[in-house]
Amino acid sequence: MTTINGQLQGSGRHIAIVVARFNTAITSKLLAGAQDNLERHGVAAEDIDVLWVPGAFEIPTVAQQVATSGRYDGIITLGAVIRGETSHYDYVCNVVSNGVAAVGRQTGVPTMFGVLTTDTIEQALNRAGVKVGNKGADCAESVLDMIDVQRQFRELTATTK
Ligand SMILES: Nc1c(NC[C@H](O)[C@H](O)[C@H](O)CO)[nH]c(=O)[nH]c1=O
Ligand SMILES: CC(=O)[C@@H](O)COP(=O)(O)O
Repeated sequence: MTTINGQLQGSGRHIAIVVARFNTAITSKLLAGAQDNLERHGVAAEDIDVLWVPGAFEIPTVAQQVATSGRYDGIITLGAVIRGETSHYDYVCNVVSNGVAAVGRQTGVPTMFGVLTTDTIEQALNRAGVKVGNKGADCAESVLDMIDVQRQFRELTATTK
């Protein structure tokens, strides 16, 4: 939550999107879906910051820095990890999924996991707006939902019993 001296600042919906460049033909579609849906839900374009990282493996590092900056109310992480010939896929997926979950749990900043983990490029494209929805757009809905839940929780816990 963006606060100064404990005071809530702005619209309370300042969002950071951390997106991987690897498989950019897919991740750029995820990004467009997330940006479009955030703006459809009233988030100002100037309140959406996009940070590009080389690959999904680097997402948790930057997401952690973003979360601890105190500048953002929510974070969306986007990537496309597509299985190759070796076990590299498994290591990348484990690091990213566990890392992104840890950021949200440890900082309390809603951090959405929008990283596709697929066996084929077709499966990834289908989840980037081609056939079975857009994971980026889905994460936009989820991060705003989580921000609302946290606001509700603060209100509930602020009142004396
Ligand atoms: N194979 C994929 C990668 N690999 C790159 C790693 O994410 C990382 O950038 C590199 O190992 C340097 O640390 N990244 C993806 O996002 N998607 C892939 O399919
Ligand atoms: C997810 C990956 O790292 C994978 O695309 C790498 O491909 P490979 O296992 O053939 O080196």
